[in-house]
Amino acid sequence: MLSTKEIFLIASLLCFVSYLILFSFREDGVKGIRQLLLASVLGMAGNILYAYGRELSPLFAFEIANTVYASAPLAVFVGYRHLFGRRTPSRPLFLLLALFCAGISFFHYVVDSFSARTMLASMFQAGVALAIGHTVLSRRAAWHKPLYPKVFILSMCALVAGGHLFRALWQLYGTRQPVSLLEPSGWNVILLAAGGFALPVLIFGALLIAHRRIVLMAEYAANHDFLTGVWSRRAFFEMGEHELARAGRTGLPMSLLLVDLDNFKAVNDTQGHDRGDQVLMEFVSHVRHELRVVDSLCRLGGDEFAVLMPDTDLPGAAALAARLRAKVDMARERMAGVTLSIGVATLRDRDIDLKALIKRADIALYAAKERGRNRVFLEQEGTLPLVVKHAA
Ligand SMILES: Nc1nc2c(ncn2[C@@H]2O[C@H](COP(=O)(O)OP(=O)(O)OP(=O)(O)O)[C@@H](O)[C@H]2O)c(=O)[nH]1
Repeated sequence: MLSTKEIFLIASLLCFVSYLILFSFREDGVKGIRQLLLASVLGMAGNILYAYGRELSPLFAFEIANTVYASAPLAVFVGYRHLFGRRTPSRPLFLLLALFCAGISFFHYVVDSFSARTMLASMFQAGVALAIGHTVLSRRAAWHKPLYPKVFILSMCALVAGGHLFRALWQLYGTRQPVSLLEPSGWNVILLAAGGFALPVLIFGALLIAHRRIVLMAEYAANHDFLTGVWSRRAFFEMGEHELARAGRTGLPMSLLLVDLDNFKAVNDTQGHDRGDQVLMEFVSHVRHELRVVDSLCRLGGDEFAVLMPDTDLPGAAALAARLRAKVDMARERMAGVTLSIGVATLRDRDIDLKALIKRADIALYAAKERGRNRVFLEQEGTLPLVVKHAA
């Protein structure tokens, strides 16, 4: 069997491994990583102090080792709070740590009791594990799939808390309890090993959550336009194919608007790029107000946008297009004089992919531009696109 010193060294090594893994996450923009890195360092130091503190002085062996080791799960707790978007006032945590340290000193210098110190340390660790579990549970409304990381963390919190409570009760009521931390007796070795692995396991649980956050952030970045926040070109094609398949199944109509800002380049050239950006965002806020929740506004690139409209026929799409054009036309000052040209097309039975629909909307848009801009054109089978609304 491993000696107790070896167990502390292995636990310290695991904290070092979690530090190395966390280090690669530090610049990914996930909150809580700094606190978890700190927890790994404190865990490493605490385990080494438990193993070798006695060779330095009682102060290192008891007060410093226990306080450093107790700080580690607290830092994990704060890391979890950040990961789950919760603020954590630091003062109560420092107060808690100070009380814990005072308790250890009391049961060292005033009443020298290994049992009391062990119970205090175990109760502290159990409390922090429960607090971490509570943090995760309290945010279950915002849980994203997969559920595995959350189930893993909650199970580990329950195990850690249960293990420490068992250790505290055993120390209080059991028979043949250990009389020192490094005692190589069977149960002591098992409980120390379990306790030593608890911290890295809780950090690994946080890593699962951090990893998921990074995936979600990458997905968001790929599917949204950085400037305006609307769906990206990539998302447009993905959603378009999805809606096309749905329309094929249900037989419901589906329409598309291709919207291009008129003379937008002039805004950039005369008023600067920032004003151009502002106009793009202004346009998006106008359009968003007019859309139903099932409609999707996407930025295809530059000043060209698309509106995907499920369950909408050509007249319905034309009506929305006319509303958008008129609304933006009325906000000329905020829009720096920019107006909209819009091409409208609707899905036909023979469309097997999005390309044909986009092409017809594009032809209509081109016609709107050609005929003087600030107008809406509808696709027309076999003939030129039909104008819906002329500029005033
Ligand atoms: N401010 C800003 N400008 C952009 C952005 N993306 C593309 N542009 C500019 O948008 C302009 C698009 O111009 P065009 O569509 O070619 O021309 P236009 O002036 O809108 O003319 P018409 O479309 O023919 O009415 C170009 O000058 C691009 O540099 C962006 O994110 N922000």
